[in-house]
Amino acid sequence: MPPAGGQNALEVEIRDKVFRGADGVDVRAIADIAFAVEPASFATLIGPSGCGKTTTLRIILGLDSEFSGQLRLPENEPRRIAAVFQEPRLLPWRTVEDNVRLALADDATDRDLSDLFAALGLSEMRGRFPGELSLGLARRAALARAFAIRPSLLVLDEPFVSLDEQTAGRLRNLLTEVWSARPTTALMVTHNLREAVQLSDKIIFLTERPARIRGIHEISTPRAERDTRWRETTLSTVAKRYSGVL
Ligand SMILES: Nc1ncnc2c1ncn2[C@@H]1O[C@H](COP(=O)(O)OP(=O)(O)OP(=O)(O)O)[C@@H](O)[C@H]1O
Repeated sequence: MPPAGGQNALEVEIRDKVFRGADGVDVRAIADIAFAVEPASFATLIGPSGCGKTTTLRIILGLDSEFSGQLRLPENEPRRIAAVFQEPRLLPWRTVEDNVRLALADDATDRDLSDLFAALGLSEMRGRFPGELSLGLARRAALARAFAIRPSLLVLDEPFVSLDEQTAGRLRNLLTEVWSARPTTALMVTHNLREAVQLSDKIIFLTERPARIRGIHEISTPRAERDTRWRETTLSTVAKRYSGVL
């Protein structure tokens, strides 16, 4: 498959995805979705529970190759794809720093990560073990591990789910800052429209399972200008157009 070129860093076309049930009952997860993400821009997939969002990410990550369609991935070589999952997935017997460094390629193991740890408020936590971290701090460590490899594609699957709203809000701000300083092509799955509106250049709305594209909303307002008033106006515009998403 050729790498994405021209205007897009990522092109996704999934024309059909069916899970074959062992009991003979098939689940059609995706009917037809196609979207593109421009280089160094942030896109969000949003849609009802069980509509096929995680399945889409797994296909992009190469964890599931049984689908009809095609992918065009960023063309940087070597291609580095970072994933942040709902669970931080840190090795409990390694320190925060070691967990992050383990993700680095062999020729980058001595990379200076001080700025990244500082940007994520983790400077004091580098020597701690995951069991000593709150869920919010563990999520920050997962973000550090993702950005440390300087990915050409960053995939995030509900990275702030099951955090209290205050912690989630702080982490969203941190992600906005860290990503803005280190822009990379990003695709995030969320159920949270506010989160999507704060972070995204493009929001891709999916239908109920089997997923189709319900609509794509582009946002051109710079993140620094997305104040509370702008956010509320945008949320109500989007919610009117895509009823049921809030
Ligand atoms: N390995 C599998 N075998 C069978 N069915 C599966 C498998 N993985 C996912 N599914 C089904 O495919 C559909 C899409 O699942 P997926 O996890 O992609 O949805 P989602 O949109 O990410 O859901 P949520 O928002 O609840 O996280 C669901 O009905 C799910 O039960």
